[in-house]
Amino acid sequence: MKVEKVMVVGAGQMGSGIAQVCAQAGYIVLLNDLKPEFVERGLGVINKNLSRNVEKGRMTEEQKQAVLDRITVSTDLQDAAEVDLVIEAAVENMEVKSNIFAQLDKIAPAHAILASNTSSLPITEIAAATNRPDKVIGMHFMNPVPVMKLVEIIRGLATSDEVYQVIEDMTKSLSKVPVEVNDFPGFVSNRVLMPMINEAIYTLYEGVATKEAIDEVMKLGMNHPMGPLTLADFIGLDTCLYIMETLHEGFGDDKYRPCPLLRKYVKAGWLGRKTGRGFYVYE
Ligand SMILES: CC(=O)CC(=O)SCCNC(=O)CCNC(=O)[C@H](O)C(C)(C)COP(=O)(O)OP(=O)(O)OC[C@H]1O[C@@H](n2cnc3c(N)ncnc32)[C@H](O)[C@@H]1OP(=O)(O)O
Ligand SMILES: NC(=O)C1=CN([C@@H]2O[C@H](COP(=O)(O)OP(=O)(O)OC[C@H]3O[C@@H](n4cnc5c(N)ncnc54)[C@H](O)[C@@H]3O)[C@@H](O)[C@H]2O)C=CC1
Repeated sequence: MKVEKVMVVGAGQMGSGIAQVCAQAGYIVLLNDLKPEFVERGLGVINKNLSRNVEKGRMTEEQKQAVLDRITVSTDLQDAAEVDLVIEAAVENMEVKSNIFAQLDKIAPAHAILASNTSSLPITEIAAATNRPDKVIGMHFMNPVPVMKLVEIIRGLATSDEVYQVIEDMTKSLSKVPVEVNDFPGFVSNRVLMPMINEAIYTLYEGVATKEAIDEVMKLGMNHPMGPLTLADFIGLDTCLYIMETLHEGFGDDKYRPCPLLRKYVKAGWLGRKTGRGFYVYE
């Protein structure tokens, strides 16, 4: 099967990045969100990223326009009727994702693959909302999508070898590096990363050090490009909390309990960069 037309559901920070890299690789892209203004916001980010590429001499103005021309705005899942692949990047919530997948299953052509960019939720459970679990797969991009090389590809219990192969090839066509993992909570990336971020939040909560000091230790001491609290703000504190809850519930092990300070920030609406305030304040 050849993928030509892709729908990206969710035009937030991940969905817009995924749409950008797909369009840059020559795919026809439908960028879907609940409201036109949400898709416009995503398109604005894409436009800015592409303009930076033009300024840096990595692409011409014509090439930028050609990439933008390959992206169409959508606010109706019915637009999935003619696509070969859907990559869902809506919020990290099983009810929302199951609902989207159940609808897509009815709308998308029989050959279409339904992928989720979930950062921790079970692909097998998302697949169970459809009548095509063999064609459901995890395609976990990293943030910021245009920069990060990795795509973690997650096989659900019923994902077919053929579908895995199509997605692996497609990932390579985006100039990304696919890594295969099995379907367990948090996969590999967030099983390892998120408890570290949660522990950094505990060190702040317990007054071990200031936020700046915690970040500095991990940046200068471990050569991490961002300290863990800066990275949490970058990922989104709501997403961090959803992931910790998935690990906690999925393994039933208290070592994954989310830090109360993380819960407090999310309840306050301090979700990080995207709301202008998290552990740090953003302009
Ligand atoms: C939660 C999950 O499920 C999984 C995840 O994604 S976890 C998060 C994984 N991501 C990380 O860990 C990111 C860690 N941080 C980094 O790697 C780096 O800080 C960074 C790449 C984000 C920025 O790098 P930096 O050197 O600090 O800053 P900067 O020099 O401004 O940027 C480097 C390049 O990235 C680009 N860039 C930075 N942020 C970007 C963004 N949001 N979108 C697109 N491009 C971006 C810049 O334009 C720049 O590109 P050029 O050099 O080619 O012009
Ligand atoms: N933020 C990160 O660093 C990473 C996030 N992810 C995953 O990607 C997904 C999206 O995360 P972000 O882009 O950070 O979130 P975000 O909050 O920036 O964007 C989510 C978008 O989905 C839209 N949306 C919600 N319900 C929808 C629906 N029913 N139909 C269509 N659109 C809908 C929202 O309006 C919003 O624009 C989540 O599953 C998250 O776990 C994966 C890798 C990294």
